[in-house]
Amino acid sequence: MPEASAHIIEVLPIGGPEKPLAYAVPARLKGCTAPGALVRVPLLNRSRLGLVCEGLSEEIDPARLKFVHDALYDEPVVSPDLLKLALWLSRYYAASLESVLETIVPAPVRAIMAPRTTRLLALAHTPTPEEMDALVRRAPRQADLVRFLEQQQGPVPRSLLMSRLKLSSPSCDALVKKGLLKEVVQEDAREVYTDDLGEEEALPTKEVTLTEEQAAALADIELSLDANEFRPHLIHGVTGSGKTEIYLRALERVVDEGGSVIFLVPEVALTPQTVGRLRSRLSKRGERVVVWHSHLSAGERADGWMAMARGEARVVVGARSAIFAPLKNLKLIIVDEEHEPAYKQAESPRYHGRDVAVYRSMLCGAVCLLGSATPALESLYNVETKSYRLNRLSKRVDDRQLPSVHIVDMKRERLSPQGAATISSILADKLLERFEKQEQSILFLNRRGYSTRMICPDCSYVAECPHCSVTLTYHRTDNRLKCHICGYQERPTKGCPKCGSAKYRGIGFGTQRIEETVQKIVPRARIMRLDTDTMSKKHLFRKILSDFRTGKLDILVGTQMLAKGLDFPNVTLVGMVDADIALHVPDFRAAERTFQLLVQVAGRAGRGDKAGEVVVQTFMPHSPPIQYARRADFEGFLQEELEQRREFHYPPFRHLVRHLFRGRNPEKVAFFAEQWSRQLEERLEKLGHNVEIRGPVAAPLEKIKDTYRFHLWYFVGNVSRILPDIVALRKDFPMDEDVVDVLDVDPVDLV
Ligand SMILES: Nc1ncnc2c1ncn2[C@@H]1O[C@H](COP(=O)(O)OP(=O)(O)OP(=O)(O)O)[C@@H](O)[C@H]1O
Ligand SMILES: [Zn+2]
Ligand SMILES: [Zn+2]
Repeated sequence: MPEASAHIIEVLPIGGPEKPLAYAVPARLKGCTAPGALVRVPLLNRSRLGLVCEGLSEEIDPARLKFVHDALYDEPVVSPDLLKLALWLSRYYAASLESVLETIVPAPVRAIMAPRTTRLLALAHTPTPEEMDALVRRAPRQADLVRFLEQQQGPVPRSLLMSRLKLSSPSCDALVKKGLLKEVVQEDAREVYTDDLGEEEALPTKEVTLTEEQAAALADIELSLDANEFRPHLIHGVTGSGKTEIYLRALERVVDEGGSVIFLVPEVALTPQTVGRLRSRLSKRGERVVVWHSHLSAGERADGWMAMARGEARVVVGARSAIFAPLKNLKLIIVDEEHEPAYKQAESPRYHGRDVAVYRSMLCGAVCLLGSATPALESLYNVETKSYRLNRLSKRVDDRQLPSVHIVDMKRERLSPQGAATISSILADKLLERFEKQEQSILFLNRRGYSTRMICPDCSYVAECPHCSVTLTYHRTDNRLKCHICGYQERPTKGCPKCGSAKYRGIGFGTQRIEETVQKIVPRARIMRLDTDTMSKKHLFRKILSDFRTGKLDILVGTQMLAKGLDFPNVTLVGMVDADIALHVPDFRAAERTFQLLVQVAGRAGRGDKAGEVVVQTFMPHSPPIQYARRADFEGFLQEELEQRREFHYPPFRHLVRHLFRGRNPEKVAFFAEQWSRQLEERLEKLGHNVEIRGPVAAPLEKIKDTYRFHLWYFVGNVSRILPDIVALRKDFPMDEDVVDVLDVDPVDLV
């Protein structure tokens, strides 16, 4: 029984009742239970993980308290700002505190209870030239390993070596037997190595002199850094204006002054160049960069995280979840390509990485840099309403010109001798011309596969997914019809499955078909396709990019993932094969996305000494986003689009909350959505809340994997003021157990 003088703490159990509970600390754990520490506590006859939080809310009788079982680490690992961030996140995004804490403290960190042992390998001695020769001849992979270890400072975990260098366990053993390597077994090997094994291309960094605009932006950012307080900056700079250079300079300065930095990119695998530049700058300073992405092993994840929590690493670069990095003395958060929808998490907690970045900067008093050539309307609006500082870069570095843009009206092209052309004659001519001049081209099409659908002209049968409300896409490479939503596949039948007609065929085109067509136009060109079908092979993806960079390829055909921040100086032609795809998506951001995509895609051309050209194929040449993008008229687009949004109460003027109901029985789902919406409307009115409710209606993607989906939209002025009431009402609403509902605040996925 704890004594009255016993040390008492408050613990937030993960997966518990979502409020802090008091526990007594046994003498042996004193000093390990400061706020932010991870502990195990008894709760409902189970031992649960919990987070120690600050302060006691009420008077507690120590005699009734249970003891903390154990502490996971001997120091607090979750900083006070992260704890506050967790509470805010859970409230703002209507997510359980459990899911938030599980996001903030990654699984391998939560799991460590005992010191782990790790097997490491190190060179036993420096190999003699004879030994190396013999190895190179008989076992070239083993020779690679020896060379690799020669470049490392010390022992490296065996598992890591095997995965990075593609070695089997017997080949490691063989080297140990030969006496070339020695094995070291280490308890708690965290300190022994950095994961800086140079996976990204090491990019030579040339010293550059900042342009006038870059210098002015950096000076402004430095003022904010000097002020040492929360200040968001929006860096709106045209493609190739040198935004990354500004991020890196600000980052170097903060690191030199002992602060830490989070650098967010939409996806690490797609931004090897940025990561490479960052690494080569910081390794000169002997700084460790933690690279945070989804392919990390549990060990790497725990190591990187603990290095940050202990203050051994001060810089992290990563995708959205890196925003929860447990860095100390956080002074700067950078969000590159801040308009990217990839920053929004699709599962609970459904947070937006950029918005969390701004909030965390506020909690830490840090400077926040949001950068883009095509900022989100929300961010531009915040410049006016929340006084973000705006730094404009209107020119490309080295006085390079922005590319010239040709719009091709595909309605006319259809009549050309080429028939139902996928590639217009203008684009075909330009592709040939580039090939002859030994310059490179990129073609974008945001649709993978070969043809988009199989139809029968006789009975109008269309091949659809049996589980989803979408048509199947034909993939020629493996002769399959595939569902891009659920992955269902089938072999196409010869004739129409309904009437047997032999005219059953594929129409429309995806990246596979474009690749084939372009090969016919430029037969001698070396062409590669880059889309999620090739992406699944990670090394192939890297190889294609590096082959393209070194000139081993002439033309790349890819989906829009290619558009993210790639910098290839020899690319002088970019083609948008079908600019209309994003326009047809049922999304109030359709125009914004189309505009952003066109500008970003065009931005890949003419980044070297030679001028660039862009060809945009469209059936809607006069639609505003296409016209504004052609003239690179950002202001014009912004004004027109904002007017529309204001009129229809869309963001940035209101926040949207999407309330999705789903279940196997469509009538039931619709019924409960209807019931709920009636009740909600009535109650919100009584509470005096001003919320506009639209729906329920069937979602544009009505069926996914045999599940039917209906949704409601709430148009909300202030999320934090209204959402808690909606969540509370929802708790009291008797829902059928076959129906699941999901609240998504500030959604980016509307289908
Ligand atoms: N002041 C400078 N002088 C010369 N070259 C520069 C300068 N600043 C940046 N560069 C180079 O110009 C290229 C484009 O710069 P950077 O990638 O930073 O642009 P960006 O604005 O981030 O581009 P995007 O938004 O299109 O990805 C890079 O190769 C970079 O090394
Ligand atoms: Zn038919
Ligand atoms: Zn499907």
